[in-house]
Amino acid sequence: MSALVSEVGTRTAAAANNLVKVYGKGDTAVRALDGVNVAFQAGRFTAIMGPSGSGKSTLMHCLAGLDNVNSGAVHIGQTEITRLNDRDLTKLRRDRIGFVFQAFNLLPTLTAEQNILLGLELAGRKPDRQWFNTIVDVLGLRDRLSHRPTELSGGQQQRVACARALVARPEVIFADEPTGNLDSRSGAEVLDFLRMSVRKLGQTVIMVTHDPVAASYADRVVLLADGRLAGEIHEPTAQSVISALTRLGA
Ligand SMILES: Nc1ncnc2c1ncn2[C@@H]1O[C@H](COP(=O)(O)OP(=O)(O)OP(=O)(O)O)[C@@H](O)[C@H]1O
Repeated sequence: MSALVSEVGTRTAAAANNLVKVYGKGDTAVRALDGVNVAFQAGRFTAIMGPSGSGKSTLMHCLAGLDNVNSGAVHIGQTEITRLNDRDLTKLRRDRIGFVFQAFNLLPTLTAEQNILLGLELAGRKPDRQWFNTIVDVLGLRDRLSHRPTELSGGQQQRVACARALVARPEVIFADEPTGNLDSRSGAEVLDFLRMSVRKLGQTVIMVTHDPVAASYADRVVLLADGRLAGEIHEPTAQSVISALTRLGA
């Protein structure tokens, strides 16, 4: 496999070069990322998969600027985020990256609409109402906008979290096990939406998942094992993902 997994002729939305992340020191040190080289194209839906402990969450956190690295570089677009100070990194995360977490992470005292718009408000940006309406309608949230999170199902809460991630038109959306807390039907709705946001709305999504069915919604699966890149699958099916994971001993 080539050192840098990428496709010629497409714009790179995020990339890791020789990324090393070590937790702890001395005898107890864990090399969670051991020289990872990977690029993620703009306008694609990529899933990161691998056995438990292979470094998926660590890679996502480093790519998204949520965790610092020991060596190597992370780029978001043209920006080398591993060179930014904390203030600029916080700004970059706020302005250029969207997040969808397993636990939804909505603010309980705010309505769905307020949750969706909070990030823009904090950034002092005016929402594009047409875009907001498009997202709300596509996600089927129109009649839920005045509800608080406790008045919404898990699937609806995750759709609100997707809308919140998308409303600022981020360069990249990072989704960490977005269907982990959902039943299969609600999970399928969220995955359908993430795929549609890439195909129809031109977004870029990078998702960590344990679930081969979830990964099959992506355009490409990147496989990790022991903190290293262990392969990739284009146009994955649940079966091709299961076979690859079996080969990795997952
Ligand atoms: N904060 C931490 N301190 C020490 N070790 C850590 C820390 N976070 C992760 N690790 C270790 O780094 C390695 C990679 O962990 P990571 O969570 O990235 O893997 P993962 O592939 O996402 O795992 P899982 O599928 O189980 O969620 C593991 O050996 C883990 O125990």
